[in-house]
Amino acid sequence: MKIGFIGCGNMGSAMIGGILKKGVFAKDEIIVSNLTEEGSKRSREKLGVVTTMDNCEVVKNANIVILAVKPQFYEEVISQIKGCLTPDHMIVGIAPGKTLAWLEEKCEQPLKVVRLMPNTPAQVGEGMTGACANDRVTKEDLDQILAITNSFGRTEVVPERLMDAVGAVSGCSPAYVFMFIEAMADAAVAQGMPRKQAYQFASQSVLGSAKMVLGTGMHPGELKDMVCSPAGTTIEGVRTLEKNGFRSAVFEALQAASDKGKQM
Ligand SMILES: NC(=O)C1=CN([C@@H]2O[C@H](COP(=O)(O)OP(=O)(O)OC[C@H]3O[C@@H](n4cnc5c(N)ncnc54)[C@H](OP(=O)(O)O)[C@@H]3O)[C@@H](O)[C@H]2O)C=CC1
Ligand SMILES: O=C(O)[C@@H]1CCC=N1
Repeated sequence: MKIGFIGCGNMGSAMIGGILKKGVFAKDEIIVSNLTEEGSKRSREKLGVVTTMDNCEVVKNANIVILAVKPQFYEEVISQIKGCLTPDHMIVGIAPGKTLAWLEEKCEQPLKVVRLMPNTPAQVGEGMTGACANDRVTKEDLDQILAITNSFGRTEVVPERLMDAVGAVSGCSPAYVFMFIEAMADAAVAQGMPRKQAYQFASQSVLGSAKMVLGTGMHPGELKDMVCSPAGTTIEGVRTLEKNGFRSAVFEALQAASDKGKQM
């Protein structure tokens, strides 16, 4: 085994899905632990990876160890595994607020530490991950990490001070986008469109719009202007969104998410 996941829920399994699909690691090179036997069974059946109920087993069998449990379990898990860590290990945190310095301090030894902030679109190979690492992580180590994160989407290496912003703009934002899609579909349903069709219209429009921003390099405002015909329908919707504080609501939501990350 070369890579281990302590915790394999929504985020862990999304990452492993991409890793397996791109062949960065084979199933028998990935070991995961869960809290419950039910979780272990889910990981074996869904992903076909090696499972254990012993977190130290993960550490003993992998040089890259990803902590994919909820932030409130980080301390407990680290206290279980710190005795099994060696200088060859790379510890990877994916939780908001758990800084490089905090992770190294809790492990009680000089270690290679990486922080990632992935997101659930990793599950379909369209993830966005922010990454930073401490000084002990070499360029080769980081390249290895990037090969992993690039297997399930795009990655940007950022200074650690931006990790809370990354958490908000890409870690959390899929939830906000899903709410936007759901709301648009609800409106279409209200106008008589069947629910399934409404999700397709709303989702494909979000997907295409995102591809236009990434693919053309044009300013989102310019792309918006291209949709708004003079005295047309779209500009009426823009007026209504502005009147209801759409941009401000998004701004405040991301600020709240980022602030929360700083407190964790
Ligand atoms: N979900 C998201 O969109 C994102 C999440 N993250 C971060 O990823 C981390 C995981 O979140 P997420 O995947 O959503 O959480 P989930 O609740 O979906 O998964 C948590 C996993 O941890 C396991 N677990 C709990 N306690 C232990 C333990 N003591 N030892 C071993 N395994 C344990 C659970 O096992 P069992 O199934 O048996 O209970 C489960 O597999 C969090 O730190 C979160 O902040 C980061 C970016 C995005
Ligand atoms: O809600 C959370 O705290 C996690 C981190 C980013 C997305 N989900």
